[in-house]
Amino acid sequence: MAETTKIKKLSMYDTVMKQFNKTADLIDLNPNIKKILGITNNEIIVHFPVKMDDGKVEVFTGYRVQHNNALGPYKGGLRYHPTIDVEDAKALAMWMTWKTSLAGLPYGGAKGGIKIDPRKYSDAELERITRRLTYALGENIGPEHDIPAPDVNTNAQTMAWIADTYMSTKATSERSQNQHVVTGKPVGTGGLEGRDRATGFGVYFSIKQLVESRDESLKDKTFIVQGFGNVGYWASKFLVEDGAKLLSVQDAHATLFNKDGISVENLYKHSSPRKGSIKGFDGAEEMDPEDFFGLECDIVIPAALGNQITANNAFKIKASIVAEGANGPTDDDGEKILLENGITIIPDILCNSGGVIGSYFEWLQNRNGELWDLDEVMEKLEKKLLKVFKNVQGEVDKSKTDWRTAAYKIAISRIETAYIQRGIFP
Ligand SMILES: NC(=O)C1=CN([C@@H]2O[C@H](COP(=O)(O)OP(=O)(O)OC[C@H]3O[C@@H](n4cnc5c(N)ncnc54)[C@H](OP(=O)(O)O)[C@@H]3O)[C@@H](O)[C@H]2O)C=CC1
Ligand SMILES: O=C(O)CCC(=O)C(=O)O
Repeated sequence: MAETTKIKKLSMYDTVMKQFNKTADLIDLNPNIKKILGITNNEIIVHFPVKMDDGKVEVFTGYRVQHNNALGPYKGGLRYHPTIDVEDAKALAMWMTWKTSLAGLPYGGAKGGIKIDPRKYSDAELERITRRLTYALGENIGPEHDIPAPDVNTNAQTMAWIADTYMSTKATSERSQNQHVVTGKPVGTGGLEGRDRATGFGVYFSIKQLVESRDESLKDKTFIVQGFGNVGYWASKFLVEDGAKLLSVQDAHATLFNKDGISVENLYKHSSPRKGSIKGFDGAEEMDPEDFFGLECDIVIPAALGNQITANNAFKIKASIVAEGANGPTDDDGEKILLENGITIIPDILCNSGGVIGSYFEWLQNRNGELWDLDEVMEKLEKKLLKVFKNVQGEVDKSKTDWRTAAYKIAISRIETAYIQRGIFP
C-alpha cells in the first residue's frame, strides 16, 4: 500500500504566534505593545542533579517561561513530559497570558516543567526531583510573582512538594504567608475544594452553553475524548451525568470504542491517575488510533497534548463541535480546515479556563486565610465561566467571527488597555 504523505505539523509556538499576529492586525494593536507581547519576558532554564534510588545521580532540565505580567503575577502549570522544551513552554506561557486576560483575572502568563518521562521514576525519586526543581527555580517563583499549578503528569501531590520546599526556604514566621506559591494543592494542605474538577467542569460547561444556545440539549449527544487524565476524566464525567454518551477514549497507549457508551467511572477505576492507562479495559473494544478523530460523533474533546488536530486529520472530523480541553490541540492549518467545514471550535483559552479560575480562588483563599466549601466554589466557578462564555459569544455575534478570534480580541485588548492606562506608551 502506498504511504500517505504527512503534512508537516506547525510547532505550538508557530501556532500561537500566528494567532497573536492575526489578532494584532485585526484590532490594530498598538505597535509598541505588539512588540512586547510578541516575545516572552523571561525564559529560565535550570539543570539540577538528583540522586536516584540506586544511588546514581541524574541531571534534569527544568523550564519556566514567563511571558507577560502586565495584569498581575505570572500564572500557569508545570508539565513533566519528555517532549517539553523551551519553545513549547514559550507557546504555553503565551496561551496562559491570553487565558488569564480573557477570564478577567489579575494574572499574567507562564508555563514550565521538566523534560522527563515520569513513568520511569519511583514516587520517592519524583519527590526529590520536584524538590530539587523548586530549589533550582529559587525566587523565580513566588506567591506574588509566579505561581505554578498542575499540568500534564503533575498533580496535587507535586504541588504539595513544591509548596513545602519553597516554604522551607522562608523564615518560620513567614512560611504560612507563602503557601500560595502554587495552586492545585491537596485540600488538606491549602488546596481548594473543587480545583481537581475545575478544568473538566469548565470544558463541560462551555459545551453545554454552546449546545443550549442552539436550542439543543446534551441528552444523547455523543462525544469522544483524547486524554483521560485530569481534564479528560472530569469533562467526561460531567457530560455523561448530563445525558451525553462517551463513544471513544484515546490515551498515549490505546484507543477504545463502545457504540453503547463507555462507563466513565469503570474506566477511571481501571486507569490510575499517573502510571495507569486505559489499555486493557474490558468495557470497550480497542481500535486503530488513526481512526479516532474520524469517528461519527457530535463533539470531539482533545484533552491531551498540543498539535493533535492538523492538516493530516482535521478533514476527517465529522463532529460539529471541537472543545479544546488541551492547550493548543489544533494547529493553524487544522483550524482552517475545521472552520471551512463549519465546525465550531471552543478555543482552549475559553474552554479550559475553569482550571486557572479555580486556581485564582485557591490563591485568594490562601491569601485571605479562608476555607471555602465545594458548593461555594462550584457556584462561583459557574458564575465566572458563564460571564467569560457570554463575553466571547457576544463578540462572535457582533463581529460575525469564529470563537478563537473573538476570544483573542477580548484577551489582547484588555492587556493593551492596561498598558495604555499606565501611560507607558503615550
Ligand atoms: N490540569 C489542568 O488543570 C489543566 C490542564 N490543561 C491542559 O489539558 C491537557 C491535559 O492535561 P491534564 O489532564 O492535566 O494531564 P494528565 O497528565 O492528567 O493527563 C494527560 C492525558 O493525556 C494522555 N496523553 C498523553 N500523550 C498522549 C498522546 N500522544 N495521545 C493521546 N493521549 C495522550 C495521557 O495518556 P497516558 O496516561 O497514556 O500518558 C493522559 O490520559 C493538557 O494540554 C494541559 O495543558 C489546561 C488547563 C488546565
Ligand atoms: O491553574 C493554573 O494556574 C494554570 C493551569 C494551566 O496550566 C492551564 O490553564 O493551562
